[in-house]
Amino acid sequence: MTDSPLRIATRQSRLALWQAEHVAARLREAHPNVNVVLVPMTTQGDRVLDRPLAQVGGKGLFIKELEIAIEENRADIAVHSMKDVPSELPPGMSLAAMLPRADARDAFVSRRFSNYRSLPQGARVGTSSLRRQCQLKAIRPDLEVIPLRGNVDTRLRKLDEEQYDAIILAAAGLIRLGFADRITHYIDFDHSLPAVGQGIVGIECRSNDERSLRLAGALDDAVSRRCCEAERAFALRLQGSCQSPIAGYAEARGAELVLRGVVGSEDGGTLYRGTVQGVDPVEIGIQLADRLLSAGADVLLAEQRARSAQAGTN
Ligand SMILES: NCc1[nH]cc(CCC(=O)O)c1CC(=O)O
Repeated sequence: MTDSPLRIATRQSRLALWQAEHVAARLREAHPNVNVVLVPMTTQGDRVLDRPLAQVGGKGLFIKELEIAIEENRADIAVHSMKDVPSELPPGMSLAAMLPRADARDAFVSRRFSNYRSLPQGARVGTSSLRRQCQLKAIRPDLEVIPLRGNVDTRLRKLDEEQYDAIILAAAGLIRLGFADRITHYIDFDHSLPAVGQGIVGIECRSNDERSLRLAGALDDAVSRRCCEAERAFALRLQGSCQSPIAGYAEARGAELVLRGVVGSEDGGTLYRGTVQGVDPVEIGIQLADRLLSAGADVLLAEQRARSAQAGTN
């Protein structure tokens, strides 16, 4: 181990550390002679826990400080849940690898009810995701959606303290942390299409850092990457704000990808859905976005952007 260490910037939540350790283990397997170390740090997103993310500046908060650490050469690579990575990276940064996708579905977790259909009238469901809220309310407008933030353990504890009849979380996060047995029901894609990138761990580094690109690039999964590219092209084209419920999920079918997308209103009253199939990830992402935009999502998104500009966020 004569070379300098490969430093992984990571947040310190249990989920972030699991993901960073997972990447570190894969890197050590692929490159036994490289000294892989973690550089844990706290981000703005971890500090501001009392307000909905949409109000405090959006999900980019969780990764900005990791990117700065790389730019300042305090770390070489950052490990992210791709779901938390904005559709545009800062200039000079690249995605060196996307790992094989875990279960991308949303999970319904409840102590008393087997799924969202069997919840009583007016039941209280915890989620701070406008995307989950929109799709849930589209099926069950009677339900009361109550904000729920914090890391995975905190959210489960709040459910156990009876503050909610049920909560909705990403299945991938629960499974990674050993909470698969808490999942009451896996919600199918027709009823809760996941966030763009959900279930995929990605590795970011400087575009001109040949060594990190090469070392991390060994972990890249071609299918994951193509799916994530299609989903991210879709989200980028929509130019949604953090007040915008947007879902996107791609799957490989032979040489092609099938991309599904949803754009809706917070209350689930309006919902635009579509599916496109094709070979080129970026092309189908743009094609699906344009289809939904011309069906009426353009007006909806413009309203949401205006509202979020008023709230003083992006
Ligand atoms: N928003 C936080 C976050 N970022 C990634 C995951 C889950 C893991 C993944 O999707 O890869 C979660 C938790 C959740 O939404 O329940």
